[in-house]
Amino acid sequence: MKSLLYFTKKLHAYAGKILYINLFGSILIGLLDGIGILLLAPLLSIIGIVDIPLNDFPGLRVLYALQELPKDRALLIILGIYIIMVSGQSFIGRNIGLREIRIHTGFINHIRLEIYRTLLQANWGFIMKKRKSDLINSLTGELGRVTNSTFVFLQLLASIVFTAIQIGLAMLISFKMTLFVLGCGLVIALLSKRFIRKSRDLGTVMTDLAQSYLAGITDHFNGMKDIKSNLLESSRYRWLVDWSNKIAYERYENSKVRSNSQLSYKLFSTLMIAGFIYGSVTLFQHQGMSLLLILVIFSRLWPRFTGIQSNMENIAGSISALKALMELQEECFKAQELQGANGIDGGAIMPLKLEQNLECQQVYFRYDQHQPDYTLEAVNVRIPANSMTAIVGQSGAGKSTLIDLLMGLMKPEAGKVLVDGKELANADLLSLRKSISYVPQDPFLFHGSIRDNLIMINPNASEEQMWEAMEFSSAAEFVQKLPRGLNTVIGDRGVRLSGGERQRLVLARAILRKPSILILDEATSALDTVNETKIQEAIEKLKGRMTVIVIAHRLTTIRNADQVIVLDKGKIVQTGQFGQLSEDKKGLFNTLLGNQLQVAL
Ligand SMILES: Nc1ncnc2c1ncn2[C@@H]1O[C@H](COP(=O)(O)OP(=O)(O)OP(=O)(O)O)[C@@H](O)[C@H]1O
Repeated sequence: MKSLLYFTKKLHAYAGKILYINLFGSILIGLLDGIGILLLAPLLSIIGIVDIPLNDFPGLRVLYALQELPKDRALLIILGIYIIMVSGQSFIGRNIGLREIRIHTGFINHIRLEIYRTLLQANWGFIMKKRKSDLINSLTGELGRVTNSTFVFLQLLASIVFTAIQIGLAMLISFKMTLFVLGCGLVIALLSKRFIRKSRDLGTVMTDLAQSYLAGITDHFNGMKDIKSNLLESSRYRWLVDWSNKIAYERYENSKVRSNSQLSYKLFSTLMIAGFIYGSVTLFQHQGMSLLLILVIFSRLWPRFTGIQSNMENIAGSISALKALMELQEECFKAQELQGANGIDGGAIMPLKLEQNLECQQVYFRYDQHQPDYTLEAVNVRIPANSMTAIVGQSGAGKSTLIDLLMGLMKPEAGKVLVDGKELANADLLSLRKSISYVPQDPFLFHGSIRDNLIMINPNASEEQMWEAMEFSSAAEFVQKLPRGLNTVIGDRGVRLSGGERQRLVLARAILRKPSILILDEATSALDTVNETKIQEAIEKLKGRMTVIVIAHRLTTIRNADQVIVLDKGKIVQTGQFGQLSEDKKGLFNTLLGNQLQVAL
């Protein structure tokens, strides 16, 4: 319920008074519909189906005058009112419908953008812990369920109001009989509570199934090559068969709950009517008139009760989605990198200029604070501005983690990260990142042209600057050979390019930003020696103009670094120049270098 109110408040904030105009319109339709019940009585009398003594019904005395008029005139008046009522109802209904679609689509977009924005503003530590496919599921399937059920909730409220109006009008016809129908409705509503519970449980299973589908199918497409080359197709296929069976079962169960609920309403109403007719004829010798009235009231009110029940089941089935999305949003808010910041406009942020050095002082970090071991322990690093620093160490030593801390993507558990002697504050995070160009191990390219991929980092870059950046990263030659040059569309994640070509393009993109800090995390690992040497030489030329931090496994590529930092199991074990470290026979660097040279021979 809390989650439902949470999104209803959002809808209220988004749509404002239009929402109430629509609600009022729905209630008006209900009112017009209710008047139809009242008009039935004189109509039936005039047509001569049954003679209703309207004078006997206190609420209907207003209509008595109609019965007194000549038949054809009364008929004309009633039919005239009927035409006005039905066309008014249809006109209002049409406007409400159209407005509702506009509010609905706008509200989906509003929530989608809000969640996406808060996700974009959330810190890296939070995003890293989330399963990617769960986030995709939240922004696709769950979002639809949430906005839908918020509207169903509003419909439910309108339904309740207009059922109340109809009950009031029905009471004008017959208080006792309306009370009887109401009592029956209450009994069946109590008996049907279990259907609502079941719908809620099934909704939770549906959320789990939707998440597992998206997770499995994402894994499948990410690992397509592994699947094909290792002949894993049958295991993946079995997974999908298994999932399909589960979803088919759950969908069937869901429909079963809905139809069982509708069936019980129908059966109950049939029994009730039969019982009532039997009772009134045999026990109370009631008039045909009473029977007719109960049928009229019943035929109007009962569908409202079943509608309310169906709305409640619908909402119950979406509770899991509502809860999941609300929690995601709340978590995102808590994990906001810059508390209270609304904007995501990177353009307005001024890059920070590193003048002296980037430092870590006694930094401790671990991904899981329940684990005893630290990923980084007592780390002290000083990276002088406009120099080249290489970070080396065995796989899992903590090199990428150290880079993440230096970029302010994650915060140390203890110790400090300093920029030019000043502790990195939240307010400076985005300025620091605006001054950095980072090339990760697995570079990312969007589906689009090469030009699109380059220009996204610097929308003002000229064609000449783009070619210059590509010359720098040895990408110009292969891009020139492509049939459409800069306009060549590269596939999803750039898969139509080789790993090395992708790395060269991402490097060109990084340079195009003209960063003051360039961070390369194994950025040339997929390159052949010729291209790697070319890039290495180009990077070395950046010394003095830019702060360069390089993570490298191939140690020969960092021969000319100003300083080399050696990490081992999260600790810094050596720092110095390449030559100096390689001569320290007992040091880890010498061992690593020795191992690589042995492999090369
Ligand atoms: N998101 C994460 N959650 C939990 N543990 C992590 C996470 N990322 C890395 N680790 C762990 O932290 C340690 C350091 O990882 P890191 O990626 O920093 O090492 P690395 O030296 O860059 O390794 P490589 O050279 O293989 O890229 C590893 O033991 C790794 O398993």
